[in-house]
Amino acid sequence: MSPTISSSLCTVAALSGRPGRRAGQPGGSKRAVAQPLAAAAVTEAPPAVIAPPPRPVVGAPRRRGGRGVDGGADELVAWKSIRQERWEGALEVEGKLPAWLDGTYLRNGPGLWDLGDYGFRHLFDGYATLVRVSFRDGHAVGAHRQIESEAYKAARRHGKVCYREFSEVPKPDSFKSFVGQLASLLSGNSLTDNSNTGVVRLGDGRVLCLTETVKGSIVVDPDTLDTVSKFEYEDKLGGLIHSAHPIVTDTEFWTLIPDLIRPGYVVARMDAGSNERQFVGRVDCRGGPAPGWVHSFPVTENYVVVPEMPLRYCAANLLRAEPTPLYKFQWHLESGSYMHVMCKASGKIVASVEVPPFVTFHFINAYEEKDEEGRVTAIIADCCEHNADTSILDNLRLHNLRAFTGEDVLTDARVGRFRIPLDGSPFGELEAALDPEEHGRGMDMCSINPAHLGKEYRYAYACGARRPCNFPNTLTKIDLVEKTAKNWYEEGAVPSEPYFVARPGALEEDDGVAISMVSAKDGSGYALVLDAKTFKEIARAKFPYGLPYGLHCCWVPRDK
Ligand SMILES: CC1=C[C@H](O/C=C(C)\C=C\C2=C(C)CCCC2(C)C)OC1=O
Ligand SMILES: CC(/C=C/C=O)=C\C=C\O
Ligand SMILES: [Fe+2]
Repeated sequence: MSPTISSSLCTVAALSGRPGRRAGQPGGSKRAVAQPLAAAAVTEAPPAVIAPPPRPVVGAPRRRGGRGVDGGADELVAWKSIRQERWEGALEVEGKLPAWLDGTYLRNGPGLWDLGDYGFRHLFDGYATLVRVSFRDGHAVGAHRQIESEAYKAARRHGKVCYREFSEVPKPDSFKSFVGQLASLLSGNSLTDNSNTGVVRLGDGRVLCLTETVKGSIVVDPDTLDTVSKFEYEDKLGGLIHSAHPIVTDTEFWTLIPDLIRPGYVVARMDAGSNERQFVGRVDCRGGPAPGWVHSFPVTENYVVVPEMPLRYCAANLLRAEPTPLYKFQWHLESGSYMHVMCKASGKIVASVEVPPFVTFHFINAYEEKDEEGRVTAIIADCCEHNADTSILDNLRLHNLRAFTGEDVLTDARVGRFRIPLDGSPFGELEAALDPEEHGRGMDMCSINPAHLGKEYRYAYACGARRPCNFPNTLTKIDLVEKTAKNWYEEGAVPSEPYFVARPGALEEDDGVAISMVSAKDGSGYALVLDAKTFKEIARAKFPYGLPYGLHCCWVPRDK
């Protein structure tokens, strides 16, 4: 069996919706520090002071669909485009930052949703904005910068969308260019490299920004936020898309590569310091006609868990110029939902069970359940589960995010806990790990103490909800043993993923801080530092302007 997933045109079958043949079943920088600017300056009118000199703002973005095109101070800027390519400066700290907090918090996300007069439609379409907050000796320096992907540079050069984003498709100027576009879609050339989703620190110290496309893997400098280079995978595995969230440890990197031709997933691993993914094994889908979307997946110490959800990639939708209600996906309830478990060492599938339908972007963690003799009896895998309701994708349209009227429209979510038996039973379980009311029935953008990756754990940090709302608006610390949550809330604010950073030498799982970037109701923004134990604020480092919402984060300790 070839481990290679072609990244060129044999993918016609997959992309044109022709069902593929199904194989057998389961088987120290030099920057000047700028003075703080007036509130909301960088998200609003470009200010005069900036270091280093900016390049022109992309197409002088106007906020189509935003409230008050150029007004901004005094109102939330979470869903408004960043107006300046970069900024850096000392942040004013309120409270007391822990002296041990020594390193850089990085956050990636789509921060620019306008090109000239044209406004993007979906949160996930925006061009990537990296945010940095470096902590040392109780002080904080902040910065942001656009990632210089080919997609971003081309958009800036031509003033229009040039690559296929999550929901945006370049408009063909003529039939000829449409044909050309079709060909380049099939070869992957027209897919975006706008790495607006995750940011990870690899075991060898390189910092990588990621998205759903393989070509959207970009190395950045965590200090200057410079775009360093494309991350080239030096192997023959191919694949145009992968899980936007690899599992990264100090020694390795695990990824899933969906195979749209012969529906399935390739599981691959890469050693720290290498650019070569190695084929570990393959999971054939049990449902069809295409693999389920794998934005993320969990691992345990010995196993990789491969989810197959009924929200499946859809080749026909990929070809459409206008977004469909489910974008590049389709809901195939009839084809079932499955969880597969692969042994990391052998690549063999040790369980493949049918589970109740589910919709998730993010797995939280997984671990092995053992009996008294220490034998592994089941895999427990937790995720942020949107009650098997795909309307969460619609919730994240910018129009909806910008139009909060006080109505409670956010889809309910819970900590979905899968139990996957390893005794050959055909079914797995999926239940809420705690009463979702504990976190306001909002649940996404999670982190854990990384020392518990793949192991039993007690605490998860995430965004939750205080109803009514149209987007997760709290930070929540979930205690999976007590089945309770502690919540942080500030009226009108939009906090992003709370990222757990352990105190050096910590022995307890929640000894550390949770860091989040908050877009406040008055147009300002700050990095919030919560004591992870009490979930109370210890300090906030205030940006002199409000930043757009962002997605995922990582921590780069200073001495690494
Ligand atoms: C966040 C976030 C960003 C994001 O998606 C971005 C892209 C470019 C997705 C592209 C695609 C798919 C999701 C499906 C298959 C086709 C393709 C166009 C590559 O998703 C997020 O969650
Ligand atoms: C921001 C998000 C979901 C929020 C819903 O509650 C998902 C991001 C995916 O990467
Ligand atoms: Fe994500």
